[in-house]
Amino acid sequence: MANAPSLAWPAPAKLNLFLHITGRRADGYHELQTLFQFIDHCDWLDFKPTTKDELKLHSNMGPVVADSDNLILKAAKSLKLHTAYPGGAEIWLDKRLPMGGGLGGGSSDAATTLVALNELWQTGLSKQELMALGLKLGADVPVFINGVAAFAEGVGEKLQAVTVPEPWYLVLVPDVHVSTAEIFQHPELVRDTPKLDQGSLLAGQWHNDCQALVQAKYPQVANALSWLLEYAPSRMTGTGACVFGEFATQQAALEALALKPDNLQGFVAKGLNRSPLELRRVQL
Ligand SMILES: C[C@](O)(CO)[C@H](O)COP(=O)(O)OP(=O)(O)OC[C@H]1O[C@@H](n2ccc(N)nc2=O)[C@H](O)[C@@H]1O
Ligand SMILES: Nc1ncnc2c1ncn2[C@@H]1O[C@H](COP(=O)(O)OP(=O)(O)OP(=O)(O)O)[C@@H](O)[C@H]1O
Repeated sequence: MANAPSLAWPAPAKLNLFLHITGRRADGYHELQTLFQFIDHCDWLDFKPTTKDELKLHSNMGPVVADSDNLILKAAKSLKLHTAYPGGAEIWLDKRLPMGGGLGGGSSDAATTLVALNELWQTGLSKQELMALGLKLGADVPVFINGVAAFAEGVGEKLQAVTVPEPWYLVLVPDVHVSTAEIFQHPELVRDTPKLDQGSLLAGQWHNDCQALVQAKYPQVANALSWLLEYAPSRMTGTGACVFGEFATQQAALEALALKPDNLQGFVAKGLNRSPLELRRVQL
């Protein structure tokens, strides 16, 4: 597919600007305090409602994810079941975000699917209802439906909108897949960071509690981060593997990108407090 978005609906990536793990619930899920911001680097989707009781996905993703596991089809199915919608949809995906990178691409695809089909099928769910449905698909789905940068608690679903600086980021994509479930199950994961109030967290030093463990397990992540730290304040997003450095200008981020070793993939993107999905809604 071409470089310019040919499809109508964006599914942006997110960064966890900080990620603190403050405890573990009885069901195994972890209590977090995290700061989500979007970037203008997106998967793109399109949807055609059909009268047939069938959901069909066309994508450039290859066979890496079976249809039965694809969060897009899971999201469409959950909306269809929840609202007893009789028809279906044909869906197109232009996958551009790296998978398993901590950028939340799968969750974002699910969120965009829920928002788009709710509009196109005219199923009339509120944003809150869509967020509750989305949470059943993944802890990161609600923030993508909400569409504004947020301080999050709980498992990532209790959101408070925030306005933070919107720098340019150089995102590096180490050549390794980090499983979120594996990192959250690891015995050496830090799980006891003290809970703090939002003001102290925003004003304090930002860090990611998963970073030390992921760096120790995956030299590719450690190497990418140590390279990036030469140019900018840098951290890991989510449970990795992607790392990001903050730059004041696009030019500075592009200059660093031009110097990166050939064996590292990377891209430059703008931090956004309103997601491209939310901006599309407002502009229409
Ligand atoms: C690491 C983050 O990306 C930070 O934004 C998210 O917390 C992960 O969100 P996600 O990928 O949507 O996660 P899910 O698909 O819900 O869960 C994947 C796996 O991660 C673990 N998990 C996830 C979120 C959380 N707060 N605690 C967990 O322990 C669970 O073992 C789960 O089986
Ligand atoms: N549409 C989809 N796009 C990407 N991954 C999907 C999709 N549907 C299902 N998946 C599965 O979800 C896994 C996680 O994908 P995703 O790209 O969201 O990872 P991530 O960026 O690490 O997310 P997070 O930060 O939420 O942990 C993939 O490895 C894949 O098996």
